[in-house]
Amino acid sequence: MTTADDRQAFHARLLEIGKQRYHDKHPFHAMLHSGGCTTTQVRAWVINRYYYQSRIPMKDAAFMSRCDDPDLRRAWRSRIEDHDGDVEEGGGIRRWLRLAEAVGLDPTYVASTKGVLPSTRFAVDAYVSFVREKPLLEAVASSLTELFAPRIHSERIAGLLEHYAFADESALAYFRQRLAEAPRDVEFGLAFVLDRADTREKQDAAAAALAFKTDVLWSQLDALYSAYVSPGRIPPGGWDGTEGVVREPRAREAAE
Ligand SMILES: O=C(O)c1cc(C(=O)O)c2c(n1)C(=O)C(=O)c1cc(C(=O)O)[nH]c1-2
Repeated sequence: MTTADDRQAFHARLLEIGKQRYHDKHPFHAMLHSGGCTTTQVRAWVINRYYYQSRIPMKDAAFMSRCDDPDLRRAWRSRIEDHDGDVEEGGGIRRWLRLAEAVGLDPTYVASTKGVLPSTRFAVDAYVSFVREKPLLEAVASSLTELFAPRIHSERIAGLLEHYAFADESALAYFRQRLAEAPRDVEFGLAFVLDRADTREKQDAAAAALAFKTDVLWSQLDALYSAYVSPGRIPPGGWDGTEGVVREPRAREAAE
């Protein structure tokens, strides 16, 4: 059994992993949030990040398929609802496609996931497999990067609004909504992990799961950087900078 001190030290250890390894430290984010990305780079981010978004509810469904505790399934299922929404309104996935439209991409092209970089696919698919296969404690721990997400979402809303004409409330609705959803998810996930990781071995496994997830996020930005920033080497199958482009990014005047 763990003591209160031990629980606190474990919590601090998890936070330290975010401090050292979360993808807010990646240079691509600094470029994006400070207005340093070209239209092509923003579009590449929207196309590739869609793949992550689209797989999140699939990994949550994989998680739920393994829970024999109805209380746990009940607590978890809102994650799927957040992303898939209902028929009329849609959820996070549809909000992400509004961002795609705002940057001049055909949402059908983005939703096809054609042009997603191979490394993005590998990283995201590895996350889904991890959650499908690992013990539930590690599966939940891997979602705890969301502890660090609200800050990056707030910075992104402010940075994109300031620096890019396409950015308005409709285009950024995805992030606004996550600010309300993520803290609820993470409160549950964190309590679950702190409660269940009651041996040193389990704490190590949970910390490793969180570190693995930071790798999943970091790898996606490395893939983008290598293909569209430097050295600018787009791998076979990666978006060529033109496919799916249907118009200029929306101008702010037109959106108002
Ligand atoms: O923009 C981001 O940096 C970011 C990061 C993360 C994350 O830390 O995993 C998520 C999200 N966004 C997000 O929007 C989201 O819905 C989400 C779900 C999950 C998860 O692991 O279940 N992470 C994240």
